[in-house]
Amino acid sequence: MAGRRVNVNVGVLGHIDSGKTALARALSTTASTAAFDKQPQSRERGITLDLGFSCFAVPLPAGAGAGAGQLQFTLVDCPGHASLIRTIIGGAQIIDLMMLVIDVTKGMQTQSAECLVIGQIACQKLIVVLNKIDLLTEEKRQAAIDKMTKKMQKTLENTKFRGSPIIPVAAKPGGPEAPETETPQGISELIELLKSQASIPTRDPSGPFLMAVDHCFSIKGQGTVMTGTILSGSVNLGDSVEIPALKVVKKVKSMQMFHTPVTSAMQGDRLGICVTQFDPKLLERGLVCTPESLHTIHAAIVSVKKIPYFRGALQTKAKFHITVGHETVMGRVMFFSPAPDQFDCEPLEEAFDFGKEYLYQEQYLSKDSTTAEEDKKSDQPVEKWPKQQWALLEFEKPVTCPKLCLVIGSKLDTDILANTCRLAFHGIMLQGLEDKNYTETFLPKLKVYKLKHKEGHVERVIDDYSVIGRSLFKKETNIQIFVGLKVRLSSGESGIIESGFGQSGKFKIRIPGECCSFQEGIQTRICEIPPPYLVLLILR
Ligand SMILES: Nc1nc2c(ncn2[C@@H]2O[C@H](COP(=O)(O)OP(=O)(O)OP(=O)(O)O)[C@@H](O)[C@H]2O)c(=O)[nH]1
Ligand SMILES: [Mg+2]
Repeated sequence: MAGRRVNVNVGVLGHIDSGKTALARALSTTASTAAFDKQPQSRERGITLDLGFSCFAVPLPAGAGAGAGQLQFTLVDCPGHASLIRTIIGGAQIIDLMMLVIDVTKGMQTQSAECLVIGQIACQKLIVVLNKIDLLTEEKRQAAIDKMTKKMQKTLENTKFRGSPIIPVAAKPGGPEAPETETPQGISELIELLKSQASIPTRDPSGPFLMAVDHCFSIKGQGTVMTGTILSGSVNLGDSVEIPALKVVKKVKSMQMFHTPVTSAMQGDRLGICVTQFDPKLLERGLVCTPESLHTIHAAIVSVKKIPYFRGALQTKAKFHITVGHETVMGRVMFFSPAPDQFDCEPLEEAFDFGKEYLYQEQYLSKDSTTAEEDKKSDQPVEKWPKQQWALLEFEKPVTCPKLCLVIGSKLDTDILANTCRLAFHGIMLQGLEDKNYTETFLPKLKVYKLKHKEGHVERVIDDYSVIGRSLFKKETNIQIFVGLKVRLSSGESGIIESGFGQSGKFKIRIPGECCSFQEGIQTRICEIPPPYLVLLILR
């Protein structure tokens, strides 16, 4: 198809004031309506408050396999201010490639790190742009660039972006006061780099239409225009589309891609859709889709991974800001894991097995959540962590999202001046619960168990390898059921319940192959490490 424009979405992310908007401006030839801080509030505060979109096009590289045409780069200029991280997460989910803008005189800053984390979750490719090289004195410029390049290489070393290209530029040499005629430096090299890095994304027009809307405004005599990026499927003139958050369905009256009327558009395209009789004030940001293709959910089961930079443990019952697709709400979490004998099971990425039994966790299991004290007490090898963990998320208000969408949990109420990563975990939505009464209708089907923990006492020592215990079972308990169960002694040894002893609920413990160093009267407790479980308690 001659003349077809292949669109690649490039995110411009980084710490506040690193020069993202200046860079997008330098790169762009065609600016869309909302680009370059045109909003009056943005101008006043001198910061980007919303996603800005602009684009430039180059001839499709030969051998790109898409025939003759244009390769269009849509730049998604994200805000940098910490308070706008929800917008940044939304922006990161629609991009194919991320440019991380670093002020070369400052290096990695708090939000550069957060952007890198978001990029790792939501994006496949990265270019690091070292901006403001004009601020380096000419004699020391190259040495300073080399030094910062090395530093950034080291930072990327432990990420999935290891070895990604790093390029120096000056997007707005001389800063805000410099005349507009001052030529930016390194931009043509950056465009070449973008061309070489941008693999033509495979786009799929099939499946339900879903678009992330970032702006909504009215045009006199025309109707209401929603602009956004198509996340999946395709749309044609005259199609009915739903705004699920408002439960309204509208017909597509006209469509435009960067000021050019079109009759159809598909995944990856940036589009404006015009509908009639719809108040633009009702929708600022959100989703538009094929009618009834999304669901509105009150709770969800998600697979979770902790973000290593997040300090502290992830506690069950804690509240997080939860970004589900393109919405952020407060939610409470309950973490659970496989039973320990299933720790090595390969993760199920796109489904949840309701047939299995799971283990309730007070907190997400990770190396850094085990304190040194617990390490000492545990007789389980410390390296053993489940390959997959999950959480039940219960939202404070319902959210509308596609299946298998990205979920990010964060603590956005953390002081933004504190130099810490606020992003706590990420995952994939495996099951959304649409029923408001899910606690009665759904949760009983979820087999998450708590391990019961009981403590008793050592009554006396028989020999180096066996002791008699008491106070774990009642007189009438059938101790036979518990034979073979592991127990741990507070002095550190572990043993096995071998048999009952006498008639009063006492029992004999064997300490295999270990010499007992304990004394009578100290506590013995049932070890919490199955199998088999001592007692399984249904959580709810
Ligand atoms: N000297 C110099 N100043 C620059 C350069 N690029 C941007 N600036 C200045 O840095 C300041 C911030 O630039 P912006 O482009 O608004 O930064 P931003 O990253 O978009 O900021 P937020 O969107 O608010 O996070 C402005 O005063 C720019 O003029 C550069 O290459 N050299
Ligand atoms: Mg900006």
